[in-house]
Amino acid sequence: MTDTKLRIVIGCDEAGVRFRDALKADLLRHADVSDVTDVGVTANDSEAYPHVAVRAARMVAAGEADRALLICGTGLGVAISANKIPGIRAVTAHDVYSVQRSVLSNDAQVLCFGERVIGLELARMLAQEWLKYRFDPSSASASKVAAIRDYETPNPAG
Ligand SMILES: O=C(CO)[C@H](O)COP(=O)(O)O
Repeated sequence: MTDTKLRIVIGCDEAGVRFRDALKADLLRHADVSDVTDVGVTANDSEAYPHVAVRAARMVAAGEADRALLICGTGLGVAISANKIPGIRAVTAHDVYSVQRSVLSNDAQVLCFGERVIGLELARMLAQEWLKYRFDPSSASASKVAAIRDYETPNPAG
């Protein structure tokens, strides 16, 4: 258990419904999660992944959620879409080390899984791992994350 509880938004396209349902149930039971918001899709809903991912990412960018967990077939399309929202750092990660470093190195707020790429039990374990970490703004990684942020700021000089 950590000091800070997380508000999490979860979403998927029709390729990710099975993972979403299982991961959402896990999150709702987790001691370090205060709130879970499901932004779809609902069963038999064919809404395309960019819309779900952007809905979730906008909630994180607006401070309405701390993190997002997104699932599609590969985990790639939802990450690409979420990264279109300023301030969002979304990654697809299917191994423990990358999941850990996505928080500690990159301060990524969005983790994406591919239901057609990994098994459900690995996804469940990776999500549990993800919840253990918090970015340390005093770490050596902070200036690198700040550099990413700076590239989002329009430069009037061109
Ligand atoms: O994986 C997906 C996008 O990255 C999505 O679940 C399926 O997309 P499609 O291959 O374009 O149908």
